[in-house]
Amino acid sequence: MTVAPAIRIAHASKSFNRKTQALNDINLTIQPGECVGLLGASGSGKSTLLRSICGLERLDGQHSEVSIFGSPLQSAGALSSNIRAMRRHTGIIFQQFNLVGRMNVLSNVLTGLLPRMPLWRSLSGRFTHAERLQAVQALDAVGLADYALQRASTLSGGQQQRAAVARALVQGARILLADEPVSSLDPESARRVMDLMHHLNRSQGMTLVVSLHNVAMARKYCDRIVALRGGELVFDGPPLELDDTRLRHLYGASSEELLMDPAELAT
Ligand SMILES: Nc1ncnc2c1ncn2[C@@H]1O[C@H](COP(=O)(O)OP(=O)(O)OP(=O)(O)O)[C@@H](O)[C@H]1O
Repeated sequence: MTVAPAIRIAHASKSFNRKTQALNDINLTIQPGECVGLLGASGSGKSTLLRSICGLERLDGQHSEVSIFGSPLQSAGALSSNIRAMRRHTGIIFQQFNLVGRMNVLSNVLTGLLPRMPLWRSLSGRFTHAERLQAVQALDAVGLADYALQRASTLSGGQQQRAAVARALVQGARILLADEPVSSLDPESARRVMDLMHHLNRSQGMTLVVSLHNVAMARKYCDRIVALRGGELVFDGPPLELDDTRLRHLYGASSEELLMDPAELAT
């Protein structure tokens, strides 16, 4: 029996204001359980690609398509009629603004359940005891059980990212899309967040696609690196094949941004 790819992207192009070509005919297939680092200099199209995978961005072109576990999520720029149910499969973590600061951490994590609750119950915002327990267990899994009742705005950046991972766990996501999740964190917090996502990938087979500014981080954590430049896919292969020489060849002067030490990036 053949297993459907976790993510299949065909002919993904996207332009903004008819002048910025953010993506140019990207074709990419990611199998369940892969850990993929999406690498590229600022403006290379990483966020646009991740946003297209979860249907937050509609692609251009008659032949563009994104499928999740074999079901089309968007096709020729039209989102699936089943988009709400399909979004359950993908948890997304952004660089910032992952949590509602005035709500406590537990409530933020519980919002991961909203997409699969009937509308009337999601409007009432009432959760069962079992659901609250599930959220506490997810917080425990990311090392934040003690912070459950604390306002989210009081957490550090790294803790907020880990709480966002807990929300994806509660959501039941099988794919985690992380858009530069560590670029505003100090090196130690960045390591904890990357370790956590990597652990979920290895222990639960969670498919992970993480965009990174830094090649050292991608080499350390990812089995496969997909590199973008100016909206085009310029490399797709194992980290070992993307040595510094090749990186400089691909990116020219922009390679320095990608080769920068993460400790320097965080200062
Ligand atoms: N909503 C938008 N409106 C107009 N232009 C946009 C929009 N979103 C992205 N772009 C442009 O598309 C290009 C790709 O942007 P994108 O954010 O995908 O790159 P990125 O690789 O994620 O960059 P960064 O690492 O800086 O976040 C850039 O030139 C950007 O300015």
